[in-house]
Amino acid sequence: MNYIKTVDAVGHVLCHDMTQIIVGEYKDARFRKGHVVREEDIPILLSMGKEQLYVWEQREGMLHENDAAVRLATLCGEENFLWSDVKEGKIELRAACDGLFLVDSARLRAVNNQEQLMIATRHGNTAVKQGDKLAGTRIIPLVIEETALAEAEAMVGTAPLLKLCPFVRKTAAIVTTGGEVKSGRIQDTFTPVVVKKLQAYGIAVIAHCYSGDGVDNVADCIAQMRETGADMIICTGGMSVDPDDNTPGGITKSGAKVVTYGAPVLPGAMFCLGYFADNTPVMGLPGCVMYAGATIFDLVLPKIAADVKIAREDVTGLGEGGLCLGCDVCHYPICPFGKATL
Ligand SMILES: Nc1nc2c(c(=O)[nH]1)N[C@H]1C(S)=C(S)[C@@H](COP(=O)(O)OP(=O)(O)OC[C@H]3O[C@@H](n4cnc5c(N)ncnc54)[C@H](O)[C@@H]3O)O[C@H]1N2
Ligand code: MOO
Repeated sequence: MNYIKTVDAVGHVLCHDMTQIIVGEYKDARFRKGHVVREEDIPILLSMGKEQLYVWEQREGMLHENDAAVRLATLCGEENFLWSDVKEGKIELRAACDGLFLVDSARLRAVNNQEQLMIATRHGNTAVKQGDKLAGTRIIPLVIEETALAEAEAMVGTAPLLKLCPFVRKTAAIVTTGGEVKSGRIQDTFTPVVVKKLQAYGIAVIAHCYSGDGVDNVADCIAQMRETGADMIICTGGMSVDPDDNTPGGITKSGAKVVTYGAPVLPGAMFCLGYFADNTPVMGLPGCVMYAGATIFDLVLPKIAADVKIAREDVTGLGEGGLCLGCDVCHYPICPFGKATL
């Protein structure tokens, strides 16, 4: 920090806010910390009684906070993000479309482990709407060695730290299992719940069948639903331990490669997920999805809709935070449920 004559300050960076008070007219910071002094500012600063100023020395190899913020935002990414203007050394990123927000947690940690700079984001693996705030970034001092940014850039490489994948899977077919539902002895109250959850992602149900019980019946119905060309297949019920719970067997028999049967999530422990060779996902939803507020289905659906393939580790990593606290009023997704840091 240097203490220099105001008349020599053009091009230097102010170290603190400069408050101007004109009684009855004006009281605010006339110049903010970080402002780069311009020729036309000099008479104003002098009129405020500032004949000398504390400024950062502008040296070769140093970056102003506004320039550094642009470099950090570039590390976050540009595609599908809206950048704010740089304001007081900060840039905010918002969603340019609805989609699944993804964070490369390991590389974000590595960047934030560098001193004097930061990038903060909302949780990754979450569904966001166009215009939602996603990330903010700034450096800690007013100016920073350019080499610190260069190091962060080298660490990140060419792939951005953040991604926003639009929802592209838009149609679904439902297989409702259970002889009692097929016969009409029990009214189907599961399908309306699933339809509503799908609607939130712009997914339309284009076909629906009642399989009854039995592995072969479930597998046949899945095959029939495959022929509709639906972007995903969803089976409901028949996921637990009763002898007539045949949905996981039906999914396997239908030719899908099963990623998992079982998930460390409550509600939703009996969830099943598989993919066909053409990457069409097929899910088995346990009974809890019909009556619980938020379940495993809410955690996986954004990824399914965005066509981001789910691996077994993605599911097994959900254990920490995978316990719904069952609040009197459900505030999901504004709650810790499913906020694993993978
Ligand atoms: N002994 C055990 N019982 C249960 C276990 C367990 O591990 N051991 N797991 C529990 C958990 S966790 C869940 S979740 C449910 C899983 O249920 P299922 O997916 O197997 O559901 P079903 O047995 O097919 O049905 C349960 C209940 O819901 C009715 N049902 C099913 N589909 C519909 C529908 N489309 N519309 C209306 N009602 C429906 C069905 O008739 C049954 O009454 O299992 C726990 N039990
Ligand atoms: O464990 Mo079940 O699949 O939650 O309610």
